[in-house]
Amino acid sequence: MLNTIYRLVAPRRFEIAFQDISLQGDEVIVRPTHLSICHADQRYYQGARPAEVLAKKLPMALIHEGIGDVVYDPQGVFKAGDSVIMIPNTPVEKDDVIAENYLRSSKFRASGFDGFMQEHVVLTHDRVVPLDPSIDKVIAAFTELVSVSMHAVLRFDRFAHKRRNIVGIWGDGNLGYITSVLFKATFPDTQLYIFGVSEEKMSSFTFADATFNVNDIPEDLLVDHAFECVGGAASQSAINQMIDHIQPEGTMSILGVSEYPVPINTRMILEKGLRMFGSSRSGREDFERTVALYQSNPEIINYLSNIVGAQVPIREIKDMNRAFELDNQKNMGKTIMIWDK
Ligand SMILES: NC(=O)C1=CN([C@@H]2O[C@H](COP(=O)(O)OP(=O)(O)OC[C@H]3O[C@@H](n4cnc5c(N)ncnc54)[C@H](OP(=O)(O)O)[C@@H]3O)[C@@H](O)[C@H]2O)C=CC1
Ligand SMILES: O=C(CO)[C@H](O)[C@H](O)COP(=O)(O)O
Ligand SMILES: [Zn+2]
Repeated sequence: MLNTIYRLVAPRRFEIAFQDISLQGDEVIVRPTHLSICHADQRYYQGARPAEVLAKKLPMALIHEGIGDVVYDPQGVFKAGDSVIMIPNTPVEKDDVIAENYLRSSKFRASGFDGFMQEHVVLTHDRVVPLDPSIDKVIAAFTELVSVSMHAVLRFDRFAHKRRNIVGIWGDGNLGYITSVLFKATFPDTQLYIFGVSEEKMSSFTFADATFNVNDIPEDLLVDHAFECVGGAASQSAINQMIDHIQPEGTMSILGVSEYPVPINTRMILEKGLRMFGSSRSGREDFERTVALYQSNPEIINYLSNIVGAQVPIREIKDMNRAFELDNQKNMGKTIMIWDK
């Protein structure tokens, strides 16, 4: 069967490629229906990564957040038409200690190989998670990002000491919002403070206990633990501010991606005895926990609906460019491509 792949070949330029898909293999064939744009996709689309990185990775199909319908499953585990979430992390080995998303041998779609901007995606069974028909597909499209927050919140629970009276989340964008929703659902008794730059964006964090503009934080305000969901050039000020406003022995969870090394106040990390840990991407267990949370706490879906941004029907390449341009101009929210390919 001939598959069509829509690859980014240079900043802002998509081109069509064809590849044969064998129907004799064991894998599930999925037709994407709803794809969601991540900051990482934008960095490739805008050419915001160093030239040597672009030269190594492109041409490549973008997008690692998405759902689709099963077209064919040779093993009969899924029926044609079943709605599924696609997992972008693709491990090639198992380890008793290191999670699948941290194994250096794992590949990640739309970073190390083709992402979901294809007519059909071929996945092994363990890279496919059933999606209950009751879940809104537009929201389900960005489950991968929700699973990243799930992963970080679970790791926080493993690493942070037991005093969790006040936790701060820096970043008032999509990742900050989703991490805040999941954190509050998991730790309802912890006071959750949001630290951001826009009063308008922070007004949507209705479930938080307080919001603060990062230019106007009371000097004596302290949190027990903190999450960084900012990334880019602003990581430096955000991480240093977290170090200033965290109690000794607190845990700092870093999620924002920065292109260049970030100078941070290591002297104070030492003096306060802080623990800092990074979280990147997610694995099957995080997807399963996320889907279970959608079922057990349906209000999560309502909260996530607040960050649904533009929904762009995609029929041809110019629609793909339009979706990425719209996403780049937006203030907040997830841009969803309704994939009609
Ligand atoms: N670890 C992982 O696996 C993942 C990491 N990421 C990364 O996380 C980062 C955030 O992603 P996302 O939420 O989608 O991006 P957004 O741009 O939506 O969010 C970042 C937010 O932080 C705000 N901000 C800027 N400066 C500060 C500051 N000093 N303190 C607090 N907030 C600030 C930004 O405001 P303004 O826009 O006005 O500057 C923006 O609202 C990115 O680097 C992304 O690549 C994303 C997905 C998964
Ligand atoms: O968005 C992410 C996960 O959802 C990660 O930030 C993304 O995978 C980083 O990839 P790259 O190294 O290609 O920027
Ligand atoms: Zn992402």
